Amino acid sequence: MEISKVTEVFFSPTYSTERIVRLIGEAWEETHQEIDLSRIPKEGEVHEFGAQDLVIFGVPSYGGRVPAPAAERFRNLKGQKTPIILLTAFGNRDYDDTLLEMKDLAEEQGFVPAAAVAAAAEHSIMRQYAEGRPDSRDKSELTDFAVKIREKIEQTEDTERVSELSVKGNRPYREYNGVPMKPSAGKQCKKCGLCARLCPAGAIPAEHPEETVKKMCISCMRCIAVCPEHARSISRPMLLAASMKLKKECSERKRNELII
Ligand SMILES: Cc1cc2nc3c(=O)[nH]c(=O)nc-3n(C[C@H](O)[C@H](O)[C@H](O)COP(=O)(O)O)c2cc1C
Repeated sequence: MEISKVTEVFFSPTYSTERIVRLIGEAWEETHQEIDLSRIPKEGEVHEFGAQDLVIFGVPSYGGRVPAPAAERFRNLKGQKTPIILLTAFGNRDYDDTLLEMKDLAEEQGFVPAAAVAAAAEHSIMRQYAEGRPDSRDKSELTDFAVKIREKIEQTEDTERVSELSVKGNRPYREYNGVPMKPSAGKQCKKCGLCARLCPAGAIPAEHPEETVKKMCISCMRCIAVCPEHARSISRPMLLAASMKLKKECSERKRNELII
């Protein structure tokens, strides 16, 4: 298949998924564009793709699932037998049904999954898990994955001939009801409003950026990552309790997976 444009599509509250999607995208020298699903879309926003496009779609795994706003916003993308690479970043626990849910979503929207990647990345809540990943070893492995994917796509005559991608997971997908840790602002908050502008869920009121609308918050940690005053945080006792609970499952280095 001849690819003329590569589009990097990502939902990436704390930016590691975005970085990994870009790293994979570096294997193509063609024109690039990006669609940031962490942004609240404009009314009626639709993006259409053809058979000469390649889409690289990345999301973090939340509770082993695609984050709900990412799934909803991805539905604004329409492919026409467009090849797509599915990528999930996971915080050293597991990605469970994330790639299967991405594959189903992609196919429903007219894309043809050509490859999938699960990449271990620093846990955005309990940052001691997979701390510092992707590291240099991961980066060279992911770069090699990207070359293999490019070769597969180049060698395939057209998307009709891409064989069914087999990713792990179950249907119905795992149930995910969110996590109870919702960031709040401390005394250092200068009400600059940056967090409110960048919150992927619209859970921080622009007029009162020191507040969080708890029922809208998806615990993605974007506000903590972007606050220039380091004024936002989650409850320490809750963080410690969650860390203890996941210690056994998350401590060992998990490998990156390439499915092709
Ligand atoms: C609400 C929430 C739920 C998460 N659930 C999981 C999980 O089930 N398994 C896992 O390995 N990592 C989990 N993580 C960690 C993220 O998948 C991981 O840190 C990812 O790299 C974050 O991507 P980002 O930097 O693009 O936001 C979760 C993180 C958050 C914020």
